[in-house]
Amino acid sequence: MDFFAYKEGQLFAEDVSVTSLAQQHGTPLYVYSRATLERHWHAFNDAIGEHPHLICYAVKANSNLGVLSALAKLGSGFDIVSGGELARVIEAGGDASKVVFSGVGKKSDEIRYALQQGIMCFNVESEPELHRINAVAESLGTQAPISLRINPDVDAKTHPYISTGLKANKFGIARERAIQTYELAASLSHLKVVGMDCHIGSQLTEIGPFVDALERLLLLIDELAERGIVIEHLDVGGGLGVTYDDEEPPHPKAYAAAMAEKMDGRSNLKLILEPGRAIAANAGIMVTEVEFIKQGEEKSFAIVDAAMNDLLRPALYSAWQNIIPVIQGSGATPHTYDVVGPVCETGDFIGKDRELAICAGDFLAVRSAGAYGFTMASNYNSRCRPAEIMVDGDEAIVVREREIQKDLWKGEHKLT
Ligand SMILES: Cc1ncc(COP(=O)(O)O)c(C=O)c1O
Ligand SMILES: N[C@@H](CCCC[NH3+])C(=O)O
Repeated sequence: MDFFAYKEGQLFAEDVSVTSLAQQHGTPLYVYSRATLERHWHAFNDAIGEHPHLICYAVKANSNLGVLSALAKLGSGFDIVSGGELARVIEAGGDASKVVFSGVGKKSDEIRYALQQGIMCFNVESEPELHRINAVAESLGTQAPISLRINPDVDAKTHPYISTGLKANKFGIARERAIQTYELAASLSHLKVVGMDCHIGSQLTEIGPFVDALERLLLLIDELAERGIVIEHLDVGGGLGVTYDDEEPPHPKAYAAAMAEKMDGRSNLKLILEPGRAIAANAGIMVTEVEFIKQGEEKSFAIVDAAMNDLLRPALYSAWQNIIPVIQGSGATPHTYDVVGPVCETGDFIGKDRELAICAGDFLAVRSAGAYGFTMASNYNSRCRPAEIMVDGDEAIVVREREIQKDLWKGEHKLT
């Protein structure tokens, strides 16, 4: 069931008309569906069944407090990559003891903050990072729970910019160095080895690479056990893809069940998943208004009020996201347009060669915008970032107000 569907030719988000939201709150506008977020989270969580597990939603996909609080209420854990994301989780009512801290460049003050908050685990990406965490833990007179992010060297078969599990990537510790790095970790008195993790890439559409990675890590876990290093949890990262166009990724239930199946007979090894996109992407749309129709020499342009600063994925990865009219059958003649924004960059587009029947003043919805949409937005060209709305049944809650011009120079100082 799609919670963004047409009713008598009008696009709805759950029980709320998208036109009414655009008229009331202006555009560009992000609109999320709480029911969709919850359904996606449950798809992962419920498919694992009895095996001890925790879904740690990847905050980077969508870190709005509305989204985080909805997931926190389900009992979700969180995967973070900065002190800022941890602060958001806590502000949203999330439980710090269900937080894993990923990322290659954690600063000492972020490590200190995370230790003070009592996070579940640091997902460590290098030897120098182990020494830094050990030193910070020592200064606080405590022990830091750590996991090592192992690079299983599997090809995730995804876009090169978002593939992370290959040897050539900056992420993780090579499998060949895993044992010696664990031994180093075990020798540092302010660290407690608790886990092993990996993350092989994002927007994966096949289950094979996930299974390969998991199997490689299980072999390592057994090898470590022989050396007296006991791993309590295995975190397989995120990365499950979604349908933007015609991709057919495995259903979250099938993926989570496949992961759980490989854990059979290992009831002492907790399974952690870090899905981001698969929970948030199709739980959101971005609504934009057509400002002008412009007939160029070779192409026709629909110039809309959203730009690459609001939704970066098309410009950054040439990502394709569906663009649909908010009201069907407006009467305009269908035509092929490049849907472009007002930012002064040739690469500022939301979609290319899209057949649309539209006029200036119409609203369009960009689908699958709930993940890596607002979180990657910027103020480039001094544009105020959009508002965000969470729809819950027939209720629409403003979960982030639209920025105003004064926000643009917050913290700046002019010379006297
Ligand atoms: C360590 C880690 N975990 C989880 C995620 C979430 O990935 P996705 O949104 O593809 O599920 C990412 C981002 O790719 C990541 O780097
Ligand atoms: N931001 C990317 C995904 C990167 C995942 C972060 N580890 C996207 O929009 O597809």
